Amino acid sequence: MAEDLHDRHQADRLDAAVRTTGPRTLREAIQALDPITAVWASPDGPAVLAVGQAKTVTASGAARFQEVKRRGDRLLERVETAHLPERARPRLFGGLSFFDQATLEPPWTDFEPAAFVLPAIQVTLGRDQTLVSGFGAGAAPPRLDQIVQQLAHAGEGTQTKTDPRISATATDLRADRPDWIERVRAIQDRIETGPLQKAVLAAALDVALTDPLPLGAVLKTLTDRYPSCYRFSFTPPGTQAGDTPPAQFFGATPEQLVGKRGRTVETEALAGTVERGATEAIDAANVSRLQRDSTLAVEHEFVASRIAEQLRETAATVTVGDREVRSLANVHHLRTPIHATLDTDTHVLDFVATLHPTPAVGGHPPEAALETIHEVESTVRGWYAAPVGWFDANGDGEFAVGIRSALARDSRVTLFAGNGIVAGSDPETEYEELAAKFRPIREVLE
Ligand SMILES: C=C(O[C@@H]1C=C(C(=O)O)C=C[C@H]1O)C(=O)O
Repeated sequence: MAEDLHDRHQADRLDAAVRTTGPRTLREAIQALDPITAVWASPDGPAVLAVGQAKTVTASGAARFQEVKRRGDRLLERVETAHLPERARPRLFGGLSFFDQATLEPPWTDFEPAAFVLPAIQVTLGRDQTLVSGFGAGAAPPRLDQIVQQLAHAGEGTQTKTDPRISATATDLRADRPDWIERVRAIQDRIETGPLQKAVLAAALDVALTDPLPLGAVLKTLTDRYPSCYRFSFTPPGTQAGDTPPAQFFGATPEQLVGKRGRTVETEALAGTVERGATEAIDAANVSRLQRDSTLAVEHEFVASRIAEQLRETAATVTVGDREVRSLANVHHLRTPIHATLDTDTHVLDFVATLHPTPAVGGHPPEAALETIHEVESTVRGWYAAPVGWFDANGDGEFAVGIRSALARDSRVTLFAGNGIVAGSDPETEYEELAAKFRPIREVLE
């Protein structure tokens, strides 16, 4: 009965309208439109900003992927899109928790196990123009005109102003080394007795801030240093303009979970890490270790083979590319590109549900790895290492793995990082790697 009523309401149409304005940088747009509901910037691609919420879709438990797909599809069908250019089409932006859970524990209590938002205002930045789409109440002409005005004046008066510096009151931004090493050893003890072969151990750093996080400046810094990464920020559903400051899950992740457009699917295995060296010679030696080390190769192979195997279950063809080195400002990774083509249409969320968690953030075999993480790890993962991204009415979309990330709420920021542990891993080396993975976020706080 309640569901029937719900469905009937779902049949109501949602207005959509679009305006165009001049090009803006991500930082200018964030500063002009703050508070922002979500930010999504693909590697070297256009950024999209969500302002306000026309509608939200939330779900929990193991069925959250399918529930979001079903309710999200129904919602997107209600939007009048015939007159919209493709780039201005409505998308749902959001993410899901790492584990199948009914609710999330602190510090994640503001977030849902799955939450996606249809923005009231969706701003798509481009090199030549900015598209401002409005949905539901956001499609009202005065609202759209106001956003266009705000964007037109973006950057004025702030060009020469420096952003407030964020000063972390915690002086030692490093994870507890003995604690970390003990947990790595606990995983290796389990590997010795089987069936576990790899588990990803994560750690969290909790930092107090003296000023609220300036999102525009933070994402600009992450964009300058990590342009080839997905830069993102999400606020929990129900966040109202004026709530100060809204909680934010943000980061710059190098790892694509899956991208789907029409019948083409792109994904990758990204696992196996060495730090950047302080000098060119050390850096080259590190890369050479990454390419030759058999422990790192084993750790990587669990990921590549499982992703390819899972895709073969639905895709007509799966092509596994050559393994390569992916270099970032803080680390080098082993990467294997994986490409698939479909002969039937499949929703991007079906791939998200199948692939998450890959052995890059879970382990191998999956059940033993997840059980180990539950028992050995002290980190509350929430949305960390879980899918974040968007999907549209065609079931196309793009999802990344929410690593190199942090959760900001009130005047605290919790940073997350993790490493794959296998039989041959050296706990001390893994600790240094962990520190390198905290760097992208740590550096914007220092
Ligand atoms: C889990 C993280 O990174 C993952 C683990 C990696 C590894 O163990 O080498 C590499 C890339 C990511 O898939 C993280 O950065 O928090």
